[in-house]
Amino acid sequence: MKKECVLKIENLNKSFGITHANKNICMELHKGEIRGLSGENGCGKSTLLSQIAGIYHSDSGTMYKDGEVYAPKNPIDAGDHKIAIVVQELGLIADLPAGVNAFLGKTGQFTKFGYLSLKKVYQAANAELEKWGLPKMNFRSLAGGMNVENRKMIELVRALSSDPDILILDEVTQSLSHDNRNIVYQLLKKFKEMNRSIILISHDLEETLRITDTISILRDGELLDTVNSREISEDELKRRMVGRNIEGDYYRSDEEEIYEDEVIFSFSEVSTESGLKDVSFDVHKGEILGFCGLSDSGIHDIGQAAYGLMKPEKGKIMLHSDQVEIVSTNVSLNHRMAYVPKDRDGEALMMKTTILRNLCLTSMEQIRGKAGYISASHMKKMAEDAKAEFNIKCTSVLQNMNGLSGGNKQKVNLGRWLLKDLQLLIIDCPTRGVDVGVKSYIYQCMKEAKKKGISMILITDELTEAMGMSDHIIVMKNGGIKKKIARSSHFNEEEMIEVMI
Ligand SMILES: Nc1ncnc2c1ncn2[C@@H]1O[C@H](COP(=O)(O)OP(=O)(O)OP(=O)(O)O)[C@@H](O)[C@H]1O
Repeated sequence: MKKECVLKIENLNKSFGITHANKNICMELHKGEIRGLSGENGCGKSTLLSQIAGIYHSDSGTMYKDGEVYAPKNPIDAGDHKIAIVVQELGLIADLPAGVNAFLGKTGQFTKFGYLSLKKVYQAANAELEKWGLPKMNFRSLAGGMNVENRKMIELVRALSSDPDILILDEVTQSLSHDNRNIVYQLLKKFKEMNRSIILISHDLEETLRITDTISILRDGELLDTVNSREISEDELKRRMVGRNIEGDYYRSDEEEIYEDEVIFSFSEVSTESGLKDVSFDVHKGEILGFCGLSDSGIHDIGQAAYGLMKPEKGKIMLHSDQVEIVSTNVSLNHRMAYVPKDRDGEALMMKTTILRNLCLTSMEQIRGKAGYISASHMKKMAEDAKAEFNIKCTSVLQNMNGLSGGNKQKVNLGRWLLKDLQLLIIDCPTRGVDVGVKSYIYQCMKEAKKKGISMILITDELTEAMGMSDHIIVMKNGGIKKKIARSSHFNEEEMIEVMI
């Protein structure tokens, strides 16, 4: 029996200047359905979800919610129609407590005589956690001081607080570690049991196939088809997304840890205020050292400390190849180290300036001419070459960063470092938000960098990525190292999860 239609979309269009992001999209979503959206970076997925959630107005076309014309004026209006979204970019106000962020636009209910009762806000936020089976969160902390994962969870609470019957998740799981991903999967199940619907985007195709009922495939702004998730293979999905076969293995095919004997970098008994406890490890020349762990394990602090963004309270961080102690980011930058943080928009990129400037920022020394002046033509050439090399989908390198799709931002974020002559690359969740084609390209770049003797610290929430690329994996728990596993001992996902938990 066909389920009742909750959302109908007819001929939706949206352009940004000369970019026709969505072309005549027609789609139906049913009650109790979990729908995935798949397609390459920049094909229009987030734009479509933003139109449904009232973030963007459509240029033309009509939407119907429960049979009535639905034209949301803004996300609050969409929430009033019981449609809520967790956006791909982080959308919290940094200087407000997490609890207030969870009810942004709806705090009137906790306000009396002009005063907002924070106590009531926190009570209501905790009630949402209870209602939806979410883990404890610190609603009193300022959102700006929270990491990407915790901020995503707060955004999820905010979406759920409007009691939606359509929940939209734009690349949420890819910001989460193993434990919180499982919580989101439980939430999807609950929604389905309640006969409510979900639309989600995830570039993890295995996950998309596993957790959705149906998948709509978009290419170049057009909706190609909607398929049953049980009736399509991962390879076929990839092929239909990109319009050609994606051949070969993503990951390394060797099964040994291969690197030189020279130790180039180390942590010796490092403890930090953020919670790292007596962490010691060595990185060898040409080694890829992976870090995995649950949300509070400290893996993301490793990257910050390694690059000099976090000063150890105790212990030493050394770049042995140059005999220097890493005491600041200046030292790491001047000694051919690079850091690609997980929080792409907040910590890495300059969103309000051009792609060109973002691409060239890490290579200013190379661009500076003999007299010390920065050559505009040299900058333009470097940016154009990088745009072509990393296949960045934009109208021009002079376009502002914030007009790029998520995956294309990540290409700029990582690509600008790959242009440089490095000795140590620290990458935190490098493939977050990138499509299958770009993922495979990033792994290829990592393999080539390894061959050149570049060492890498790979911090990741994706166990398969860590297993596919690392020589050793360090599993962390509560700020400390629990286990170090060598590639030759054959990484085993279950064993790693057991150690993490
Ligand atoms: N605010 C904006 N200004 C200008 N162009 C934009 C804007 N938002 C999106 N675009 C363009 O619209 C197109 C579709 O972008 P969208 O973010 O919807 O893609 P996507 O499929 O979600 O990609 P990704 O998987 O990388 O997140 C892209 O070419 C993008 O550059």
